[in-house]
Amino acid sequence: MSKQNIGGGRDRLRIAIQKSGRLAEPARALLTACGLSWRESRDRLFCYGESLPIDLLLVRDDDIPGLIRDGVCDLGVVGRNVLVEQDIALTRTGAGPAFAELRALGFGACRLDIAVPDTWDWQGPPQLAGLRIATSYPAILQRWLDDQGIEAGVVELSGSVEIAPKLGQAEVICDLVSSGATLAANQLRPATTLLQSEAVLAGPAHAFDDARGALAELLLRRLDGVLRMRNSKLLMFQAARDDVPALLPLLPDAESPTVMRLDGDDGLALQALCHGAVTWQRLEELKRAGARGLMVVPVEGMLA
Ligand SMILES: Nc1ncnc2c1ncn2[C@@H]1O[C@H](COP(=O)(O)OP(=O)(O)OP(=O)(O)O)[C@@H](O)[C@H]1O
Ligand SMILES: O=P(O)(O)OC[C@H]1O[C@H](OP(=O)(O)OP(=O)(O)O)[C@H](O)[C@@H]1O
Ligand SMILES: [Mg+2]
Repeated sequence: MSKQNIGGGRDRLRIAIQKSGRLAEPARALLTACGLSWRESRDRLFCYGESLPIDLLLVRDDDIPGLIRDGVCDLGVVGRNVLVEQDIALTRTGAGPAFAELRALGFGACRLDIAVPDTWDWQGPPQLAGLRIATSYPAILQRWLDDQGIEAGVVELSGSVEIAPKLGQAEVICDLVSSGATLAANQLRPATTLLQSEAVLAGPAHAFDDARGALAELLLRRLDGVLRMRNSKLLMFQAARDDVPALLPLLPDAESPTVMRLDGDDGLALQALCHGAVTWQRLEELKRAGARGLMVVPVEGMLA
């Protein structure tokens, strides 16, 4: 695909996302939350940016790092597992870094684990010496084995890795794990983690030197705002004046709370934007410390 035949010149930004699969919908929803919209039909592979000159290319996730490296796309939403795998493989060929993780996006969380038969007594990585390990991530696995100083066989499979021990292709596996249900269904259990993964925004290793630079910066600023808001909650409650010194240390992740005097009452009303998890346990601690009428409110937007 030539750089020119889709989307025109380099004053438009082009983002690759998964066409279908786990990351497709959340990636599109995140970019929509950043104010992007497209003229599109779902089955097409290219969506023309309408609200901003930022276009979408819908592709297989494995192709995204290569599209960025070749300059066909400027940015991409892809699992860290795919990005790191291709980065290691490329670096091995002697090429410099071709792409970079610009932001972690908070969805598509999974881990790349070594898993062993559930009857095994796992005693640590040295136990893998001389065994065969089936995986779709040979570069990450080999790097980890080298770091550990372990010599083991790497059997590369493109999918259904969990079945490899049953088929006699390998003794253990190295694959993505989320709930662990697939491992359990195949009488395997997680032994050790090689990589914690989630969807990331990938971009080139070097900054853009044309109009795309300003567009990428604008998008990253909006993205940071959306990601920050997604984890934020407005916490509102009332308390007696004397209880406030004990309550404030329970809000370490809050931006300086607003404290208001209640009309005709000696009490105070407090509101705090919290950037950490507002759990039941936390609410109960606040209540014990004197908070009344606790209310947790989702935040839809904020302009500092
Ligand atoms: N069980 C899981 N739970 C959460 N995230 C996962 C899980 N499995 C994979 N992922 C993440 O989602 C990404 C995409 O997974 P998916 O199964 O849709 O990929 P795929 O089958 O390779 O798709 P494509 O057709 O685009 O090649 C993975 O690279 C990984 O980052
Ligand atoms: O720990 P779990 O929650 O069971 O998830 C792990 C499974 O999910 C992924 O496969 P997926 O379901 O995407 O199928 P695929 O391998 O055919 O892509 C991954 O390759 C594991 O097999
Ligand atoms: Mg794929």
